[in-house]
Amino acid sequence: MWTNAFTVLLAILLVYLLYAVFRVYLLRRFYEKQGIPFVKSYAIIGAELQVFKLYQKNKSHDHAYIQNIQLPTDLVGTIRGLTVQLYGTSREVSEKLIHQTGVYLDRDTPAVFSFGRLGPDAIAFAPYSEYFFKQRKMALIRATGDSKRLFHIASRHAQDLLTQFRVENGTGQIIDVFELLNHFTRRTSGDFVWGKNTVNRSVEVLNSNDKMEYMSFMDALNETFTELRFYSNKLWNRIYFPLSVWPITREARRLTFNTKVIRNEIDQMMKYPEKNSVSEAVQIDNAKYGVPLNMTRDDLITSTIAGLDTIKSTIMSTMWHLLHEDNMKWGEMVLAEITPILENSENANTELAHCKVLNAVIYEALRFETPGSLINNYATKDYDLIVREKTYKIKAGTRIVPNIHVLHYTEPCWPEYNTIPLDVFDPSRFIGHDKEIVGSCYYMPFGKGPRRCPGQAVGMLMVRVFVAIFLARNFKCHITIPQDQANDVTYFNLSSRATFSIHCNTEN
Ligand code: HEM
Repeated sequence: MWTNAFTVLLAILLVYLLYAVFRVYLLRRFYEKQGIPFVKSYAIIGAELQVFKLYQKNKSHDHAYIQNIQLPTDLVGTIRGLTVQLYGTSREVSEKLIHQTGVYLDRDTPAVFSFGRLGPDAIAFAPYSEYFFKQRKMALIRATGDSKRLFHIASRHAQDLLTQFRVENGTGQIIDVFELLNHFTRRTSGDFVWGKNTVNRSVEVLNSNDKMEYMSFMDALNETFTELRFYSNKLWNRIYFPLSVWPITREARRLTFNTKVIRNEIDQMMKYPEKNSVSEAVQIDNAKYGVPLNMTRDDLITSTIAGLDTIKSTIMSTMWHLLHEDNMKWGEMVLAEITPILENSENANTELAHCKVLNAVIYEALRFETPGSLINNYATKDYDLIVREKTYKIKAGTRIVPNIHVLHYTEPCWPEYNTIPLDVFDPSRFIGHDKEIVGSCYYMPFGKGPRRCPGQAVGMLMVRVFVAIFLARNFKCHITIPQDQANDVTYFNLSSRATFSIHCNTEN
């Protein structure tokens, strides 16, 4: 009897799969007939084999749409899981998609099966018009708006760590940048969101050998966050997203256990918020609007983790370029700009924000190697996407998003005054044009429109503080990459495992 039931179940599953594949095929034909090219993708596995190879080279999946398509084009299609995803690859489409967010488009992201498991009720996954979305987003922006407090926290941790790691001209010390930045981002985000006691908090979680181990709370949170992201990026989990949640591997079960431990710990931390912390401010604000506690908790978890790997990756790519011998002049210009501010300014937080060269270098690093292509939206209804004279008929359920990486690298997306090739790292393209470029829809490392990143100011300030303090103490240093890491895999983004070492000078 069981064999019969199993056969029937298998047959139903097979019919469903065939139906889903056929539906995706029809949808793909529908878009191809409208002149939208598709990257090489197969039934069920889509373009994931190609993406998998990119990950192994430390490149993000967006590279697939730069290498294999004759740009410029408005949209490029691919199959993702059992759905079609269209990437906006022209400036005009990007502008339209941003303006249509909340009207015809809304958030739908596979990240709920990944790091989203740490905070599934966070605004990052909530629909635009529901679940107090606007109030909660404003609450987050207000609560993280104290740049003076953030400056003091970030500069205290940067100074302490750089002293502890002996980062100083003359020490000859060799520093693992990864380790240094893990400490910096974890301490600063933990202290900023939850208060200074977080640094001493620990939890008992399963380590990679499946043994219970006490770890600092921020280490456990960051490691679980990163492991959830990498686990969901495995080939089979990218093909069918919910698979990452199924307890079918030892790794999946371990991650589920650790996720529970961390969420329980955060429930405790919320009961006694530290004075002036982001956690205290968000809890007070959200309570006024009647936001349920589970949503507030998940917004706070998201705000803590959102400032870890993104900021680490931004600092790594900024330093990688800034300390490169070809870019010496930029390092010297930044040093000249920041030294008087760090030496005697009362308002270093706001003055650093106005450093033209420092900003240009960070913006260019964010353009050159944007940490993540995190925008994930889908069409909530059938609608006509009109671009110039052309009308694209978009079907409800299609994932449709601007492709940040393509926009950052494609000349026709940029205004004519930008004559510097986009495959070259050159911060001067931002000098005198920073407001215009940063406000545009062809440059968006933090996204744009109603779903834009609420942590942009926090992220930029943490990067500025670390880079400025590092340079001021240790300008005469050079970097090397590990022997087994070839130059063509040295990219720094959220899916990369690339790293480098910093060698302090032996002489003052
Ligand atoms: C260098 C650092 C950072 C980068 C590059 C970055 C980038 C991004 C990007 C690209 C998005 C998607 C935007 C879109 O869909 O249009 C996003 C969303 C988000 N970010 Fe950030 N982020 C950074 C730091 C932070 C920090 C420090 C916080 C918290 C304080 C934060 C909180 C969020 C939240 C809550 C969302 C979801 C917004 C929504 O769904 O409406 N981010 N971020």
